[in-house]
Amino acid sequence: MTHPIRIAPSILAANFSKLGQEVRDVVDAGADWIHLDVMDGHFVPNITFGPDVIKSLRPHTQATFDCHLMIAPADPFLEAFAKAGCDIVTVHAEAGPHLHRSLQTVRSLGKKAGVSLNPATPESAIEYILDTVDLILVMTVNPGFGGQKFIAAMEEKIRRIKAMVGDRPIEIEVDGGVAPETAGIVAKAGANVLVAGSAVFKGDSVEAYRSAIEAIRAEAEKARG
Ligand SMILES: O=C(CO)[C@@H](O)[C@H](O)COP(=O)(O)O
Ligand SMILES: [Fe+2]
Repeated sequence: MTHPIRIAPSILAANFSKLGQEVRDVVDAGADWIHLDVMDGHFVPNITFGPDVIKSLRPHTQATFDCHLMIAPADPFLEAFAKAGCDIVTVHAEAGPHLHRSLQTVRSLGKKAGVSLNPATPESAIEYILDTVDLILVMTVNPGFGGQKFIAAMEEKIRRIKAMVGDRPIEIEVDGGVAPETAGIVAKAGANVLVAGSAVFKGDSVEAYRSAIEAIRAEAEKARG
């Protein structure tokens, strides 16, 4: 199954003092989804924001809210993120022993269920949950911070996941170090959702956001052929 290329700017790299405006600007600039990085200072060595901030951003756009939970445990908080207005809730395979249950819970809340893999986690970790998942997020940096360098070995992992997914309607997302220079590599390997934080928000205007989003999309579409 072929999904469209989607560009999902991560607001981790946005100006936190005016997040609502940043969300509106990046959607005006052509963003398909808004990527929301939730970090707990425990699963990853950084702290960002929780459901209340997401709830306050929800009225600013109708764009899909793509929530990347870097928290452990995740299960006690799934309902809060669903109620805050997330459309996709992604948990890490490494965040708890009951991944299948976490994904079922997200779906039972009426949301799309995503699973994320750290760079060191093999794709075999998700072999038996493929029918319970709507999105696979392949981390192409170690989670916790924006602005890191794309890990080249992840290209092969994306390719293997694409093959594993087969005909299932699962979207494959990549996150970390995505820029025009790496967009073609990940799209050719099989990813269709490209998260980009610093590559988009390094600009200082809607026009700068737009040209970054367009450059990433163009490289991804060109590589797909
Ligand atoms: O989940 C994460 C980091 O843990 C990401 O979503 C980053 O926010 C991506 O930032 P860039 O690498 O694009 O700057
Ligand atoms: Fe992320």
